[in-house]
Amino acid sequence: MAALTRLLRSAATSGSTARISLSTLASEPKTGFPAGLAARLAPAPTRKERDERNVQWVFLGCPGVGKGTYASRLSQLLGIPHIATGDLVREELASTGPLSQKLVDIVNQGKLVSDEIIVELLSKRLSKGEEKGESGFILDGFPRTVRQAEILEGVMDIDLVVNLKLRKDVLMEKCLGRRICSECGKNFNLARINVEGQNGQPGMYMPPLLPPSGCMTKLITRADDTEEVVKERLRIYNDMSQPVEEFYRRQGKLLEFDLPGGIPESWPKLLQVLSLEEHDEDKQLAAA
Ligand SMILES: Nc1ncnc2c1ncn2[C@@H]1O[C@H](COP(=O)(O)OP(=O)(O)O)[C@@H](O)[C@H]1O
Repeated sequence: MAALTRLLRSAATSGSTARISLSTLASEPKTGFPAGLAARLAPAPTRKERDERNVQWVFLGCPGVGKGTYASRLSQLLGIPHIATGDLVREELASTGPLSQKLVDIVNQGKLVSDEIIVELLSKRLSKGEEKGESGFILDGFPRTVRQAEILEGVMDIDLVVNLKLRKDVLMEKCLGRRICSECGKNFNLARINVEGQNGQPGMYMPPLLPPSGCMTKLITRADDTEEVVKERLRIYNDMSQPVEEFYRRQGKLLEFDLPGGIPESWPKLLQVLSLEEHDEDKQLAAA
């Protein structure tokens, strides 16, 4: 088992919040050295170590805000993996393993999966990536509790946390408009948001993100995208995940980004605040 996996798991069960870098993990002795102790002894990554690897970013935001859309576009642009814990949970649900039975009710009621289970799924995904030589990541949907943020802090250095924000009155519509192509797995959104400006408040227009004709007849809706479940997910976000914003705000890592509209309006502005430039070939890739 990869060193990183062991450390994440041991942190999840022991609550260790020590800091360790990926490069230190790679050189960690493989035997006879308790993982928790290794984490406590490891020095924080140096500036040089950080400069030598790809970015390690986190995307936060309410259900329906568009974390997946923007995280996925950025991951293509930067050539780093986009790791969404919601996708890992759905993969597990689609399997016939014993965990799938345990997860189905939790997810379909809009509740959070336990920190231990989610850390286990993330650890497995990260160690697969490590084996393939992946470097850097954009995490989407993790951490969602302060405990998860502390566990992550103990094993990895997060450079930047992007907090995507969208006016509350459109989040529900965005969630209810979500569709997935059952064949290619791509995400779309049928909602057309058109809020008129009122009392000095600007209006907002977000065009739908329509599928190509080949996907149109294969669209499915996530079982947890019903009005009742979305309400519960928004409530849980406020209770459990909003404190994570404060956790990173205190560290000076939080970048607040208010989405001004749909993708055509928001994407260039997001790139601008991240000081990123999009080349023509990346534009074509992101538009595909
Ligand atoms: N970090 C996490 N901690 C606990 N549960 C999670 C986490 N990430 C995903 N889940 C589970 O997977 C479900 C779907 O996650 P996701 O696709 O990220 O949803 P959303 O659209 O609400 O952001 C969540 O409602 C939750 O049950």
